[in-house]
Amino acid sequence: MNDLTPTREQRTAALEGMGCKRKRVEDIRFTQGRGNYVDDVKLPGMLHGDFVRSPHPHARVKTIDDSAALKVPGVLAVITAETLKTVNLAWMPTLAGDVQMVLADGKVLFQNQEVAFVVATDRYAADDGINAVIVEYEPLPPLVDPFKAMDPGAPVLREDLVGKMSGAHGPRKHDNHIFEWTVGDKHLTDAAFKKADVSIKEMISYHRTHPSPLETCQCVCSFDKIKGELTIYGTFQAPHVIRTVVALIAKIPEHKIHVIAPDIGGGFGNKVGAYPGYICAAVASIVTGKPVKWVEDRIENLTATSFARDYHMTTEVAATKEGKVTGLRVHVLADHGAFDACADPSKWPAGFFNIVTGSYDFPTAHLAVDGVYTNKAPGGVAYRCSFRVTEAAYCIERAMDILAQKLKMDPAELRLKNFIKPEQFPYHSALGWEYDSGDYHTAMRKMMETTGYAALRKEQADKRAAFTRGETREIMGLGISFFTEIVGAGPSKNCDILGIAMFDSCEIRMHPTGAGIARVGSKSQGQGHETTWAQIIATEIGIPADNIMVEEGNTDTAPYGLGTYGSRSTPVAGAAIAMAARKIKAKAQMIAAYKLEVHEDDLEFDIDGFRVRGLPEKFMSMKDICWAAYNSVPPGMEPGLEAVSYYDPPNMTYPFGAYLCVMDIDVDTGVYKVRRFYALDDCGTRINPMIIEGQVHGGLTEAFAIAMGQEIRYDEVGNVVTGSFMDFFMPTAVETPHWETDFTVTPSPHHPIGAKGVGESPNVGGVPAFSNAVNDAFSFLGSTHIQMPHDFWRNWKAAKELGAVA
Ligand code: PCD
Ligand SMILES: [Cu+]
Repeated sequence: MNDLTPTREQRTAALEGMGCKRKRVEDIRFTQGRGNYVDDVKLPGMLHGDFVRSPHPHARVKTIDDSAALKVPGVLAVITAETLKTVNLAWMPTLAGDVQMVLADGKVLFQNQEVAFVVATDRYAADDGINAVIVEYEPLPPLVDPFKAMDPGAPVLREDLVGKMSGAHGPRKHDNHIFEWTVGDKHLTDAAFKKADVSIKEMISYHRTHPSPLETCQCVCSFDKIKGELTIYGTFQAPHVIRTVVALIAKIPEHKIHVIAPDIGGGFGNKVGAYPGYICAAVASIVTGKPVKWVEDRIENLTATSFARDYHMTTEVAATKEGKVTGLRVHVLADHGAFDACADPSKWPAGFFNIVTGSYDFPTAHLAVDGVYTNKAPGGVAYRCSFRVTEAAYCIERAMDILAQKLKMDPAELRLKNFIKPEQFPYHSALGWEYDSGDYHTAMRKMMETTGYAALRKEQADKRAAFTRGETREIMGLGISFFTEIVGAGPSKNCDILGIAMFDSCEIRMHPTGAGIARVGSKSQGQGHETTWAQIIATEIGIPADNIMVEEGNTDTAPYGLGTYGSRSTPVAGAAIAMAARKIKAKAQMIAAYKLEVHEDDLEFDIDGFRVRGLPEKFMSMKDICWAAYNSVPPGMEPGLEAVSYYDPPNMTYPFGAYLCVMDIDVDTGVYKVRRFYALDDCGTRINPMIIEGQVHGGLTEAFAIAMGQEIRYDEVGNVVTGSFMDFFMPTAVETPHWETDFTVTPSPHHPIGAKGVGESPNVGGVPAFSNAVNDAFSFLGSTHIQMPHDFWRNWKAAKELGAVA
C-alpha cells in the first residue's frame, strides 16, 4: 500500500451510505426552479376543467341549466352527474368501502361539493363558464354537530343508504351511522375501573384540520382514442393504487393506463385518496379527445379535498393511588363528513387508533369508535400521522397529564412509572399490537437531563407563586409528550387497500460501468427518497450513492408499490431496497469468486468489494464486478446484474420519542411564547441524519400549527368559515419556534437495516407537547382540560373563565 491508497474510512465516506448527512440530490433541481410538477405538464391542445360548487351544505338539486354556459366563448362542455351516469361514473368507491358522488346526484351534502365540471380552452373561460351555469337548489336542514347525528329526528343525509342497516364495517345503528368498531376486553376493563383507587374521565377533542400542502391536488388526463390508452399525470402519493382503481371503475384494461406522479409539492396525506377532479378530467378527455387539466385552487383544496382528525374522544383512565395505570376506556365519536372516504387500510375503520394505550403498560383496555355522517367535506386522511395515530397519541398523552394532576404527581414521574420496560419487548398491548422494540426510560431520562427538567419545574413553581402574589401576569407551562408511533403498513396479514396487500417493492439494475438505477414503489413528495434510497444501496453493495439513480412515480417503469404515506416508505420500501441490494450482492459474490478463482464462501464483503479471506491483496471492487457481469460471468450464469424485491413486512415498526415544550403565556392577552422545544426521536437505524432533522423540523411546524390555531371550522348552519390562509393558520418562519433535536437509536429487530419511519413522528409527538404545555400552564388555576387549538383568543378566554382576568 502506498500513501495514495484510500483508508477504510475514506472508502466508506466515498460511498455516502447510511448514516451520512448526504445533501439532497433532488434539491439541485428544486432550488433552481427546475422541478417538474403537474402544472408544468402542458400537452398540445390541452383543455382546462373547473368545478361549479354548491353554496349549500345540504340541499336538493332541482335543475342544472348549462345553456348559457355553453355559449361562453371557449367553453366546450359541461359535465354533470347525468353525463357521468352514461359511463357509470356518477358515484365512485371510496377507500373506506363507502361510495361517493363524483358530481351532485340529486342532492348536495357539503358546502363546496362538486356539482358540475366545465371544460374550456383555458382556465379563465372555464371560470366564466362556471359562473354561467344556473343551478336551482332546495335547501334542506344541515347536520353540523356530530353529537346530534344519531338523534331520532336528525335529517337523513345519505338517502342512497336508507334502510341499509349494515355497511362496509358491520351493523349501522342509524341512517347517519357509518360503523361501530370495538377492540379490547370490555368486561376486564369495567372490572379494573370498579377496583380503581383513582380514575379520570375527560372529553378530549381533536378538531378538524387539513394537510394543505403548498401544491394543491391536480391532474392532467390524456386519452388516446386510437390506442385506447389513458395517461394520467397527477399529484398521487400512491400512483399504482390509482392505476388499479381507474382500471376497476372505468373498465379500461390496466396495461392501457399510464399513471405518472411527477415531482410533488408536499402531500401530507392529502394526495392519497381519489377525488372527483381526477374522474371528471378523465371523462372529459375521453369525451373531447383532448388532454384535460384540472388544478384545484386553495379554497377548493381546504374545503373539498379531504380533511383530517375530527375525533371526539371520551377518555377514562383507572389507576392505583401510587399512580400505576390499571385500565383505559375510550369512546370515540368520529365525524367523517358526507361520505366515508377515510384513507385507512381496508380492515381498519378507525385506522390504528388502537395504539391509544401509548407507551404505557396497561393491563387492560377497551375502545369503541362510532363513525357518523355530517354535512361536511369527506376525507379523514392521515395528515402526517399513520392512520389516526396522532389522535391516539393526543388522547393518551393528555390523559396521562390529567391523571398526574389528579394524583398530584409530576407527569414525567407518572410516565416513568408506567412505561413498558425494555425487557418487555416485543410487547403485546392490551389492544392487540406487538411493539417491536423500545427503550423508553433511556429516552425520557435523556430528555429530562438535556432540558434541565427539574430546574424548569422549580422555576415554574416560583413563577406560580409570583403570579399568585400579583407580581407577574405571565404563566409558564411544561408540556411533556412521550409517544409511540406505529408505522410501516403493513403486514399483508392485516393490511390491504381494496384487497391489495400493503407490500412494497424495489428493482435495481446495475450498469456495466458501476452505476445503476433503482426503481421503487414508493413516491416522494418532498421526503428526499432520491437521496436516501441511494444511501441504503450504497452501504449494501458498495457503490457510491452518487452512482445510483432513484426513480419513482411512473407505473410503467416502477414495480408495483402501495405508495408513500403513514411513514411506510422506510419500513416497507426501504426494506425492499435492502433486500434487492442483497440479491445483487449475492450474485456479485458468485461473479467475484469466479474471477478471483476461489470458492464463494472464501470471500468477505469489505466496504466496496469482495476480498479473499486471509489474502487481503486479492480483492475485486463492486465496480469491476459490474463490468464482469456483462462479459465474464461463470459458465451457466445469466449475464447482467439486476434484482427485484417485493417485501411484505412481518410487523409494523414502532418509533418513539420524548418531547418537551416550554411555554410562557401572558394571561391578559393570551399571547404565548414557545421558549424552548426539545424533540428526541428514536427511529432505529438512521439513514440520513440531516434529512431526519429536516423531517422533524417540518413535522413539528405542522404540529405547532395544529395545536396552536389551525382548524377547519363550520358555523352552525354548515358554512365552512376557514377556507383560505386568511383564516386557516399556516405558520411562517416568523411564528415558528426554534427546534432542538436529539435522538437515541433502538433498531427495529425485524427490519433488514433496523430502520423505523420518522416523517410523521414529530406531528404525533408534537401536538400533545404543545397542548400539554398550555394545559400545564393553566392547571394551577384549577383547569383540567382546555380544548385545542390554543390560539391567543382561546388562551385569553381560558384565563378569563378561570378568573385570572377581570
Ligand atoms: N430511520 C430513518 C427513517 C427515515 N429516514 C428518511 O426520512 C424520510 C421520511 O421517511 P419515512 O418516515 O419512512 O416516511 P415516508 O414514507 O418516506 O414519507 C411519508 C411521510 O413523510 C412526511 N414528511 C414529508 N416531507 C415532505 N417534505 N413533504 C411531505 O409531503 C411529507 N409528508 C409527511 C407525511 S404525511 Mo402521511 O401522507 O399523512 O400518512 S406520511 C408522511 C425519508 O427520506 C427517509 O429515508 C431516514 O433517513 N432514516
Ligand atoms: Cu392520522
